[in-house]
Amino acid sequence: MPDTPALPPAAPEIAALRAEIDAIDDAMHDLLMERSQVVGRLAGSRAKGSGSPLRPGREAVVLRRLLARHTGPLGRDRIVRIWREVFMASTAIQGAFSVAVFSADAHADEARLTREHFGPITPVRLHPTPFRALAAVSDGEASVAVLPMPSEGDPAETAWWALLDAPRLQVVARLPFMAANDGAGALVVAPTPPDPSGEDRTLVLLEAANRVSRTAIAHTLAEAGLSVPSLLLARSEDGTLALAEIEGFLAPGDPRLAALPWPRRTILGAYAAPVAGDPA
Ligand SMILES: C=C(O[C@@H]1C=C(C(=O)O)C=C[C@H]1O)C(=O)O
Repeated sequence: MPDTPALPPAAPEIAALRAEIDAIDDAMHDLLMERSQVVGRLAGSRAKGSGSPLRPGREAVVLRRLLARHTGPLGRDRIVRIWREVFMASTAIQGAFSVAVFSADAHADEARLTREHFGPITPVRLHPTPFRALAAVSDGEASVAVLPMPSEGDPAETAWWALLDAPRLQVVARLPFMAANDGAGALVVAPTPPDPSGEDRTLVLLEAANRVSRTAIAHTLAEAGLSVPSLLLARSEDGTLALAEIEGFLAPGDPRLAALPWPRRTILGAYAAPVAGDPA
């Protein structure tokens, strides 16, 4: 006989509650297995097409719907965490998936946000420059790249957004989906176009041959009927480069873009508007 002491009998009340939890776990497990069967059928359907199985817009629709019906003591941020793992599990069922991230080091925001979003099992590789991370996607080594949020102070060596080869590569998601209190963020670039979620923002690169002021750009965009939550400006000797974040999911043929007076207006992609986090 092994010399292990028997577990003390749980109080009947605890035993009854644990039996209830066990039954719920079985039901949840059954549903997860059933869900993965449906995902397998979706993977087998040609309707979804080839390329990356990731659909960040669809994931945003699922999460917004669940958060809107959510009640009880389980935190909304926990719901997001649980479903992030569900989404990545079903992405893996549909084909190989990996991430190339440009992050100053393994502890920088981009690397942390990548792990939080794509989960601990997804293969992730750090790259020393944003262009190397993008090349990994172009070469088919990685499914998507995670890159820093554009900023006005970006030096030319890291201003990936000014040189993105769109529409071949496009921004498809903004991390994190549930806005963080620390304000950290990153963008996901994929070799497939973004999918609309019903509440999106489009990134448009505007290029003018002359020097144009921020006020003039903001005014022209507003006149065209575009709502612009953020506008970045980079000037060079011979012109102006602006990155506008525009409300809505804009198609390349959008007449409001066509009406803008600048020679180049390139859609860099779009992403689901983040949901607000819980107050700290
Ligand atoms: C299942 C799909 O593929 C992926 C997984 C999803 C899911 O698990 O719900 C949602 C979107 C995609 O990222 C899909 O396209 O619906």
